[in-house]
Amino acid sequence: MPSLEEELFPSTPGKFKIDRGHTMNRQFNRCFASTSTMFLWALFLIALTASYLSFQSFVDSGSRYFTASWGGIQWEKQIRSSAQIHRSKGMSVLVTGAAGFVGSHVSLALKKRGDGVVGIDNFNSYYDPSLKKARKSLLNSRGIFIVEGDINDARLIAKLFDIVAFTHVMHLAAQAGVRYAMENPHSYVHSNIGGLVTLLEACKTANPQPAVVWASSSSVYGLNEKVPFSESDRTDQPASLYAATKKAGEEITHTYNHIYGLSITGLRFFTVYGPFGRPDMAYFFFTRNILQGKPITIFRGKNRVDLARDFTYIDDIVKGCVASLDTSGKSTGSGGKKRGPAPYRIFNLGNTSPVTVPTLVHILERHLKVKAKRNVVDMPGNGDVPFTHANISLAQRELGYKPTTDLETGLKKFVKWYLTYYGYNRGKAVH
Ligand SMILES: O=C(O)[C@H]1O[C@H](OP(=O)(O)OP(=O)(O)OC[C@H]2O[C@@H](n3ccc(=O)[nH]c3=O)[C@H](O)[C@@H]2O)[C@H](O)[C@@H](O)[C@H]1O
Repeated sequence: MPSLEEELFPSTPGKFKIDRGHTMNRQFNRCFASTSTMFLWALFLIALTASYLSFQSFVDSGSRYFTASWGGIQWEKQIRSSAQIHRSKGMSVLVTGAAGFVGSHVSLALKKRGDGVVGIDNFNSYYDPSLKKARKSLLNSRGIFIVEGDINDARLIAKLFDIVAFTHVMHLAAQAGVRYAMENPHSYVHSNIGGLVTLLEACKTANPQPAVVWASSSSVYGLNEKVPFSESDRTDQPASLYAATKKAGEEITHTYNHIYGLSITGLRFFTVYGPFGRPDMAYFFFTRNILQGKPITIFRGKNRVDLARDFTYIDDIVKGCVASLDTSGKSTGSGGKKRGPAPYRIFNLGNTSPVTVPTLVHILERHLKVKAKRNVVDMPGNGDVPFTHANISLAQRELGYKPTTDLETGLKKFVKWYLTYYGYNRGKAVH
């Protein structure tokens, strides 16, 4: 006689024998048995799924709780205090990339005039993070708190908007550098496209929506030959992936303006330089190499023509950024829906007087009082463009933008900062 277990779970369906004398009864019993089996199985599966899901959410929240570098009462308190406005009609600004070159300078300028500033930066190692930490210390000393986190972290950005009703976002976090895009293309897509969209999603959902001012780039003019570059010129022939992601950013921000009513201002920066600058830029590592007696490589264009840039001093850029925030106008959406048209603007922020790279080197030699060891080579096909030159009349008219620092003066200030910051020891900068 088969056991109950064997009845309910026959090892092989074909082994199930039919007792003809009790067919009806057996059929009823089998039917009842198989229904209860299915019921028990269903219950078991539901319980299993439920416990799996709750375990997953525990792991999720638990891992965030145990590993996240953000959160907590103290953390929120620091953010609120940093966002406090200390002037009438002031603004509260979320500055992304606040430990970066432009981000740190803009944060300091806003705080100085009494605006509330909260920074966010992921302190990545694209260049020496100790310089970013030094900028952070400087900002901290002026009462600016920098959240350590990534703009791709949607939960973190949403949390920041929960804590503070930011009136403006100054979006300066990006993967910068024209030539590095050939080495690490995905980092550009990650920060300049993925990060931008995550940030805009948070801005569109926030209530009230902030106005957004963000850093585009002169590189969007790509291979254009018509000079000076005007905002209405074509921008569909980028020479680098960096330029392509900045151009994509201009299109992406346009859609958020169009669909959700976000006020958007894109700023095309032209080769920004100055104290606390980026060590990956030519003027910065030329300085280091000249001081250390190492050779510098100077690229030269087609037909031995010198390359030229519309080098723009940081203080002028800061004025342009602040004026953009002041004139941004309001976003019109609420509850994630557009309620009316909102401003969409793009401005060149340049110096409007290009200087060749060999002239840049001459100026550095004079300020450093050291002769450079030059190595002149043809410009490699790595994303560079031969020249940049900004037409700034639109920014002049709309923002009152008027650059006042020429390259000679600006580099003098940079060199002074460099020698103070890194030190100078028998011709060698100390790092
Ligand atoms: O306006 C921008 O939107 C961009 O500006 C900046 O790019 P660029 O104008 O290319 O500055 P940078 O690298 O300092 O090269 C300067 C000059 O030195 C030449 N150069 C460079 C390296 C070298 O070894 N030799 C050399 O001659 C080089 O050929 C060039 O002619 C930012 O980095 C970028 O993030 C973006 O913001």
